[in-house]
Amino acid sequence: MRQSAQKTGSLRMGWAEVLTTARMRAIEAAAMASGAVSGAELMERAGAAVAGAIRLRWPRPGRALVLCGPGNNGGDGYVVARHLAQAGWRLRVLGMDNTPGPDAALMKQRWAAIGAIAPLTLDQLRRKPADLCVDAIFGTGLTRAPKGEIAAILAHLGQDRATELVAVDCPSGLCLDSGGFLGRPREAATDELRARLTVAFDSPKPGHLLERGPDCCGELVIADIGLRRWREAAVAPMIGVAPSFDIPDSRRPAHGTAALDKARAGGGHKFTHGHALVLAGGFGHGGAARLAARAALRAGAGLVTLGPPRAALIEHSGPPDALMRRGVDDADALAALLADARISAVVLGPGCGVERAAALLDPLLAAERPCVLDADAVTALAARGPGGLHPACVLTPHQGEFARVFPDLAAKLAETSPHGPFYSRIDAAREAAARSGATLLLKGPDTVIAAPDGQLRIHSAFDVPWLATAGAGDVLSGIIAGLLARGLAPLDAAATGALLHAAAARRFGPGLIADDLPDMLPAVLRDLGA
Ligand SMILES: NC(=O)C1=CN([C@@H]2O[C@H](COP(=O)(O)OP(=O)(O)OC[C@H]3O[C@@H](n4cnc5c(N)ncnc54)[C@H](OP(=O)(O)O)[C@@H]3O)[C@@H](O)[C@H]2O)[C@@H](O)CC1
Ligand SMILES: Nc1ncnc2c1ncn2[C@@H]1O[C@H](COP(=O)(O)OP(=O)(O)O)[C@@H](O)[C@H]1O
Ligand SMILES: [K+]
Repeated sequence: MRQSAQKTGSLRMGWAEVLTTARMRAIEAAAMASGAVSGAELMERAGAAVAGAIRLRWPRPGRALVLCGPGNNGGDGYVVARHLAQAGWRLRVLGMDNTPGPDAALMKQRWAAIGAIAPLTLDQLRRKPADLCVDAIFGTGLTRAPKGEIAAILAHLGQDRATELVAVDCPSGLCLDSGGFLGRPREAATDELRARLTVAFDSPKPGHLLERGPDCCGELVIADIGLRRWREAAVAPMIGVAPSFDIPDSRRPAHGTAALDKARAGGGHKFTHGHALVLAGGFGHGGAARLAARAALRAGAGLVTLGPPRAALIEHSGPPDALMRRGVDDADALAALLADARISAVVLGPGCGVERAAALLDPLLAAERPCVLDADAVTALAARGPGGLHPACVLTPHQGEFARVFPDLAAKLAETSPHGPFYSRIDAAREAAARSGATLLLKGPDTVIAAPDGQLRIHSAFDVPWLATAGAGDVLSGIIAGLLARGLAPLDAAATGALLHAAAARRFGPGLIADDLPDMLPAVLRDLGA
């Protein structure tokens, strides 16, 4: 029996709630309606948090330029200016001559009592150099692509790499529900705003974690402005949880990975920890399945069997010796094997060949066994259509495979529009999960995982670009299957799998090849206290 599987430690990786902008507004409104806190107080806290984060990183006061937009994001900017001025910074504040809402108007007035406000124009922006520029132009209230003078200001800021940029809530122009820039192509551009630091409030928004967001936000700080009570009281489910995408945070509750503890609790024998079957392809194509099988073992499945056609068994005679091999020639052979109820998870797709994957899909789906459908199995689904899967199927397409199975959703995802919010990876994954009836993990540095009932997880891992290496996806399938075999629910298995996968890559560092990933898992699990 596997020693690690006996342990009942707790995984302490924290998961943060992610709020859409609409939900964030609703929570703020509920807090203000309760009478316990006013909008002005929230704005004071928000601005003070931004100023505090700046002072922590740039302790020596310098010259700051604060750009204040027409709404409450601009209101935060006036608060930041006041706090920095009090801390000895030399300030230039550029603002608009509109009449903002009452809270922002109050903050503007408080700033005006101690300093000047020049017009927010490109000419003023260029007039004097600054060490630091605070972008408080647009936040969650952005509804359309910036135009005219403000667009020119943002383009200038995007090209200016000399001044440190600090974004209030987000770099202006970023759609916080999708991570795209309104009115601009979805792919990376050279003149996007790239903040060194972004301070957002209460919880991350999807746009901080998806698409262009992580790159353009720079360091992301989530400031507590005292809304927790109203967030937790919200009736409608949150959009999901995302990991703190760098460092495990032992201070936060471990709801995201608690299921892993449950799955491993209680000792038991090897079958207690599940039996994963990894179906392999024909002779000469077995590497992908072997990677998945090794990963399933390392993820803690009690047993793992590799199932190539009998003629290809010889290819798999090397290590690991812990791996069992069993010839699976065709659909009948698979149906017979799955009569063994102890097989608790199956991987179909990596290196399988589309024809074989298509043939094995029917008996696999008929057995209603938790399974991971990856690579060639996803392509096989494209031909037959994604309907008729079940929630214990975890579909793991990358963007290209997703487009094969859900071409209409992929087309929407590529669209750009002058109005927000953009159709997001969250929308696409949710729609695909609902349509297929399966749990869907849309791969990428910003992995999105959706269950058919609408539950959602985001796993953002932009700090490990070396994970984009051949075979990494096969390892991910194996990890998820290992966790499914151990009894994790599909959404938990997929989300925890993505998390362990990236953590293994992070721990290994650059130079990683997919073969290195499974063997990093024990150290990762140990780090997490599992
Ligand atoms: N609620 C609270 O108490 C708290 C809120 N907080 C802060 O408030 C921020 C949200 O504030 P917000 O809702 O006022 O939106 P914001 O991002 O300032 O922009 C909206 C303004 O921009 C305008 N506008 C939009 N698009 C435009 C365009 N393309 N070109 C030109 N104008 C455009 C839009 O005008 P309209 O669409 O009505 O024409 C409106 O005037 C949030 O990110 C956080 O920083 C914190 O203080 C915590 C407490
Ligand atoms: N730039 C990136 N940063 C972090 N992770 C990435 C990046 N690109 C891809 N990934 C992850 O690497 C894996 C690649 O899987 P996949 O595209 O199926 O590759 P393969 O087919 O070669 O195994 C996925 O888990 C994906 O989320
Ligand atoms: K901003």
